[in-house]
Amino acid sequence: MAAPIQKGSDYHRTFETTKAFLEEYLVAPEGHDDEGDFTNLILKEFHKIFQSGRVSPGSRLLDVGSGPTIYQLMSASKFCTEIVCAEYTQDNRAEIEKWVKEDPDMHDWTPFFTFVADLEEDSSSWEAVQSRLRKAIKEVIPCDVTKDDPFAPRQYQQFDVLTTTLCLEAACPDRESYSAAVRRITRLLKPGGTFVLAGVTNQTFYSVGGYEFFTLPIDRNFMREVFEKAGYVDIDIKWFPATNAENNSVSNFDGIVVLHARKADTE
Ligand SMILES: C[S@@+](CC[C@H](N)C(=O)[O-])C[C@H]1O[C@@H](n2cnc3c(N)ncnc32)[C@H](O)[C@@H]1O
Repeated sequence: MAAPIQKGSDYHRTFETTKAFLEEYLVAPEGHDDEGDFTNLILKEFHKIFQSGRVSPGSRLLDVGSGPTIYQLMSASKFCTEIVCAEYTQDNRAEIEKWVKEDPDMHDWTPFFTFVADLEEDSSSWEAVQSRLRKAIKEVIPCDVTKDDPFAPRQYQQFDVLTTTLCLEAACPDRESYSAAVRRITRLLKPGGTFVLAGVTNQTFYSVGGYEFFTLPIDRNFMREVFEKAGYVDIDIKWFPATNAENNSVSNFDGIVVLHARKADTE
């Protein structure tokens, strides 16, 4: 019998999926063969967003639902010199910590750093991008976006930038919970601060290490409504149709969304 679909606290139990996630999806910027263009597309869009001048040098950034990954922070680290990674599972947090400490068992992100350094024509080398990110990550902390205070017991001053990639639709069981999660994490963003998100649309599952994980199917219209209600302005949503949907056996998104928005100046 197939394993039941994994959701909620199952993320804590499926220990072996941390490594499997990295090995199946994050060996190279192209991502999993089945998914077509994926991580490379997010890297390019995040590069454009951070190069656009909307984030000032020396900014503080909170990444929500980091997983075991750091690709989503590579372009940001050019401007954000203080980064906090917040993640639900201990195994995923340990994976980021291993990378920060240069543990011999860490994941190899070299192809991603090379990709981002090539996008940044002014960067001296991929090693320079790597060392600036390593220096910028100050903390890796637990979080649960379904809780009223997702980062308790930690308290922070509001951040200049919030990022989140492929987390909210995986973490939230329904649309109300998704909206509430956006409102909750928005409390940690300064008025005028920038929210940057990558997500998938109309996905119901993705598989890792032989397990299928739940995903809340959402679309661009719903996301715009959620961000408007949470007090954002200048909401920019780009949608890219899936490039290999008919051959994809590991997930079933119909497109990728990259969103950025500004929190209104008055709360
Ligand atoms: C598909 S992974 C995305 C990881 C990473 N951000 C990326 O871009 O590859 C979904 C992540 O959401 C996290 N997650 C699941 N439930 C959560 C919750 N209640 N609060 C915060 N994060 C959660 C999982 O632990 C996992 O790291």
